[in-house]
Amino acid sequence: SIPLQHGAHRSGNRTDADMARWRSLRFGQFVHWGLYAIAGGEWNGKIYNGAAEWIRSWKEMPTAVYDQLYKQFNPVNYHPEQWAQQAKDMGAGYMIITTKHHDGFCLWPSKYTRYTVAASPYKKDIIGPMVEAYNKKGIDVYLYFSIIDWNHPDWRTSLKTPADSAAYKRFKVFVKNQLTELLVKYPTVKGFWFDGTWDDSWKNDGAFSDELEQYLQKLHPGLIIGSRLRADERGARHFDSNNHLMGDYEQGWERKLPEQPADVHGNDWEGVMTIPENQWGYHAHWLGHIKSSNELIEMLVKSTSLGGNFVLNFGPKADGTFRSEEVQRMQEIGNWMKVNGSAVYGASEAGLGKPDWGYYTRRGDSVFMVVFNVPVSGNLRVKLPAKTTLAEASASGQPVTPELIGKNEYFIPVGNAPRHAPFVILLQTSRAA
Ligand SMILES: C[C@@H]1N[C@@H](C#Cc2ccccc2)[C@H](O)[C@@H]1O
Repeated sequence: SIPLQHGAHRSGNRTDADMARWRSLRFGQFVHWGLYAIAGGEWNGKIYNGAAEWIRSWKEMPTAVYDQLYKQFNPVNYHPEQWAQQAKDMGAGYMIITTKHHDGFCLWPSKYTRYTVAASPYKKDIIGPMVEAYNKKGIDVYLYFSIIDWNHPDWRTSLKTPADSAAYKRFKVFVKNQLTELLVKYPTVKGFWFDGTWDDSWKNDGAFSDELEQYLQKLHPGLIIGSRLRADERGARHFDSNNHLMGDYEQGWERKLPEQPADVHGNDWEGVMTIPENQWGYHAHWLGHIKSSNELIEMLVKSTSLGGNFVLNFGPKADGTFRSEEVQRMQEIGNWMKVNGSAVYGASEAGLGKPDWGYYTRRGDSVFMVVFNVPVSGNLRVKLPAKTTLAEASASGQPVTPELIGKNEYFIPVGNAPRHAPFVILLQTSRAA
């Protein structure tokens, strides 16, 4: 293997209580909110076809115009306790909020830049009340932080001259100061969700990203940071040059999910997902496919069945309210989770393969069959490992009678289970010593 100073410092998953809690929560809410919500994916009567939070990079919208939007930021309908309640009702165990996206606008009154909510008509801190409201509902908060900062004069995509290097050196101090400020101001947060770390300027300084991660962990023991923050000293990201995962979980699953256990190599991982094809911030015109609640529930269950977390994104409007499609999905998913959440919370892969009727998840000796595709036979085929016996089966608390069709192989009748929504059958198993 290649000798590395700034590669992975741990092999295998974290085994501490903070990481065990993160793993048990399984389902998170992502919120992308910022000045881009004012533009809402359009400007000057034209619709931006890219992701709404990237509209500043759209050639049709002058950056000078975008950079004045902060003078309109005044979310009069922002009620964090309502945000937290609807997230609780959806069944989210944690939330990730954009403290600063690529445009550099800070939703907290940072003392290291003037480009913050303090300079907007709203004036007040957005992040503090949000952390408090979500924590009060028992929801953990993680802070999204973009290393890319289009507003900061010392940000560089790449370092071409000594002046670039001097500027970027100042920028890295600024980044460390802001991250320290966030941990000091909001000490109950559980971790950072870093983004915007793909540029050469960052990628070519693996030592800094390694030292920064260790500094943050020391400042806030137990902090959870995904694989997107760091590069090793050869510029490798997520996995170091010896293919070992850096950070506390694999954070590369953005708008895509693994298909099989081999895709995640036994590592903790998290998938983040948008309801439309590719919109994180608020866009007035959702084009393309908009995922239904059943599609999103299947992604959540698929993630649990592959031992990972699933985080669903929402993009509030400039005034602080959520669009109806998003409210509808929070309610529909929440209704399903209230009945079936036990197959997700604290559950993980079952090691029983991928059945054609849906997904297995497992928590201890409880095996959950989450059914999305009822076979025309009306029987769900289940094959248990040699040393596992099936004690009983139930659906919504009602006993179900399995039919033994072979060695450790059963047909589970679906009976009059609903056909319009996914449902869960619980198998209580016992494993011979
Ligand atoms: C979590 C998501 N990461 C950000 C991105 C991106 C991106 C940038 C370039 C090419 C492909 C994807 C999105 O703006 C959103 O914050």
